[in-house]
Amino acid sequence: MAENQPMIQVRKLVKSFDGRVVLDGIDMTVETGKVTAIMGGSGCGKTTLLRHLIGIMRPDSGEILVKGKDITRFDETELDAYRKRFGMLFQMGALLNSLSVHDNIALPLREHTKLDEKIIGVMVKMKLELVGLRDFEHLKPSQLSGGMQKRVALARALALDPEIVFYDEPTSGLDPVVSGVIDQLIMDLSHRMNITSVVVTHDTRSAFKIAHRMVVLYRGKVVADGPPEAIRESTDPLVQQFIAGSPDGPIPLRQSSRDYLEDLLDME
Ligand SMILES: Nc1ncnc2c1ncn2[C@@H]1O[C@H](COP(=O)(O)OP(=O)(O)OP(=O)(O)O)[C@@H](O)[C@H]1O
Repeated sequence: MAENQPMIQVRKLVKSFDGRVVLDGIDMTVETGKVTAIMGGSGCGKTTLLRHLIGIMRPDSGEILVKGKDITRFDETELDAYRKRFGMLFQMGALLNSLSVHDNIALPLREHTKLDEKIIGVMVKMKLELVGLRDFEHLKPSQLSGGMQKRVALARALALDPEIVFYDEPTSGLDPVVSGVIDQLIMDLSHRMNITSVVVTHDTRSAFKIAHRMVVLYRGKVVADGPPEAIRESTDPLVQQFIAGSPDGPIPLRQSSRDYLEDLLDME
């Protein structure tokens, strides 16, 4: 791979549901080893874009090149191979409560590799060390705090040594101190291990701290794309309103495209 080839290039990505355009020609780049934050208000298409990036949704048109290969054209076998190359941290953690922390992290290794248990044991310990929880491997997820569960879920996402980690709202529902720990882990993985991170988030404070590049969506379009300093200085009122989290501005509070009266009359 060329030294400066981007990890992911999204080109003219379009997706509609029932005739309603949700991704409207998205162009964006994810640099290798960097943290890219995908941001925007509720319903702007962040999750839909993430689903395309992880290959569980196909676009109507456009391309997603991962190291130069268009994953939108992958068959199931190629997609399976692609999925082993990335880790995903879901909003809800998605840990199995019936299993210990150790077994949760060992699960992807047992499913996708033929490594023996001894090696798996060492790898689990290494991943737990990365997230600072090596002493907790025999507990059940329900015995841990929300923030610790997130860190275990991150250790599991790292189990197969992924090149890319996708995060869906990694700090949602966490208090500022715990959010800070997760932010630090995401930054460390990029700095120390050159892991490429794609973080979908509402949390502007966290995004400004961790992201090398921010992509702001509005109604399925990219309205700003650049390093945090450039986004902060943007004169675009949409971007400023989003950063300030203020209800007054060009982003309407209500997002329904249907007229309220029309909606009510339809209920007859
Ligand atoms: N499978 C689907 N079928 C129909 N409509 C969908 C589907 N998935 C998403 N949508 C619609 O696409 C729009 C964008 O949704 P999406 O979940 O991508 O937004 P979001 O930016 O992630 O929002 P939030 O921050 O609230 O999670 C929404 O109006 C949603 O209702």
